[in-house]
Amino acid sequence: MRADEALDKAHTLIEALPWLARFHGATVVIKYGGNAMTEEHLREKFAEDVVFLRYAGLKPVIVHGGGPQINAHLDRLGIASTFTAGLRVTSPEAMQVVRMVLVGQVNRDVVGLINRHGPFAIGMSGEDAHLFTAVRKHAVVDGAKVDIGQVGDIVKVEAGAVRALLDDGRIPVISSIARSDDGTVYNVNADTAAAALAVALGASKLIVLTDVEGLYRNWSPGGAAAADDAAGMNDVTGGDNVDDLDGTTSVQVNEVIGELFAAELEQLLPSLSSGMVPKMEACLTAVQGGVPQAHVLDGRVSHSVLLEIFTDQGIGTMVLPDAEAVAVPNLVKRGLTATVQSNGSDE
Ligand SMILES: Nc1ncnc2c1ncn2[C@@H]1O[C@H](COP(=O)(O)OP(=O)(O)O)[C@@H](O)[C@H]1O
Ligand SMILES: CC(=O)N[C@@H](CCC(=O)OP(=O)(O)O)C(=O)O
Repeated sequence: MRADEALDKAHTLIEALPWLARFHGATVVIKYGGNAMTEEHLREKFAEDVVFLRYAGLKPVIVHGGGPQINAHLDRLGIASTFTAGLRVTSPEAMQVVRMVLVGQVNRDVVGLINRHGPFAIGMSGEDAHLFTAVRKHAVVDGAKVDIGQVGDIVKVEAGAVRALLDDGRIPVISSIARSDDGTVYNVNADTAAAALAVALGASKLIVLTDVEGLYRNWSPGGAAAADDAAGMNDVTGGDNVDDLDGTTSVQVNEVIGELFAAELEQLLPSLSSGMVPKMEACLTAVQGGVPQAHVLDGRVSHSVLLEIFTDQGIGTMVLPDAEAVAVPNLVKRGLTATVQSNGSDE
């Protein structure tokens, strides 16, 4: 019995071999979303994954979000906050809170989490050593430019300080705050910041951790909640119950898109809503900027980062450059698409 268990473990390790060989020495930028960091046991698993990558010879870089944490603080202070096209409309007053929460609270928490395992993580704001230079960004709604306050678009990345930390065996943990040439401080969406950094570092992967399985083909809030419910992930009910021909009832939920190419994503982008807009734009920017793969993964799944990098199946949604459509390398994984039924079984 003990020998069988040991053999299972050996098989698991051997399955990781081609991926270990492929990604040894590779830089992997991981966007750790605010929604993915709410539960303590998942936070611990995330830190273990990151430190595992480091010991396995990869170079992880963390860009963290903190949207829900910023919301909580703004609420406490009675400062109203709205989103346009997935971006927080940021008044000067809100900007101070965004900076304080991201740099002073969330960054410290993530650094502390990783450093339980050793002296690896070093926190940085995008302002430090001119890492991110931004200009004021406008959102586009129905074709019209809309002012969204102190929100920035990154126009320059000076990644020297991050490279120096990586060369020293450290794990940089970065807040998505940027400065402009005139010293104004800007709020940058963390997905966007992660993509810009992945391109500047010539990363081998961008991984975006969030609170859904991946990109749903026909997303609606009820449908996503129903998928999670059927999979036993939360207590939310919803979705459309449909009577099948055989008399059983199935929940029609959205399909997770396992894999898509940049050109397909470009076509999909105008139909996407809320938080998925900056996320999928980030994946597109990354692959168009030379990053070979960008992934959106479910941060509520234990060890999702390890499952994606070191198993043959991969999980979530993977975006590939268009060049890959012509020459898909042998090691590219086929993502899973799941149709979840009301009895909870996956097809
Ligand atoms: N097509 C889609 N597929 C999956 N989720 C979507 C889609 N469109 C919008 N969403 C929403 O985007 C959310 C993720 O964005 P966001 O809340 O900003 O996450 P994070 O804090 O991880 O950055 C999901 O929880 C879901 O509500
Ligand atoms: C401009 C903009 O929207 N900035 C984000 C920055 C934090 C972030 O992106 O956090 P998540 O990844 O957890 O969503 C915000 O203010 O919420």
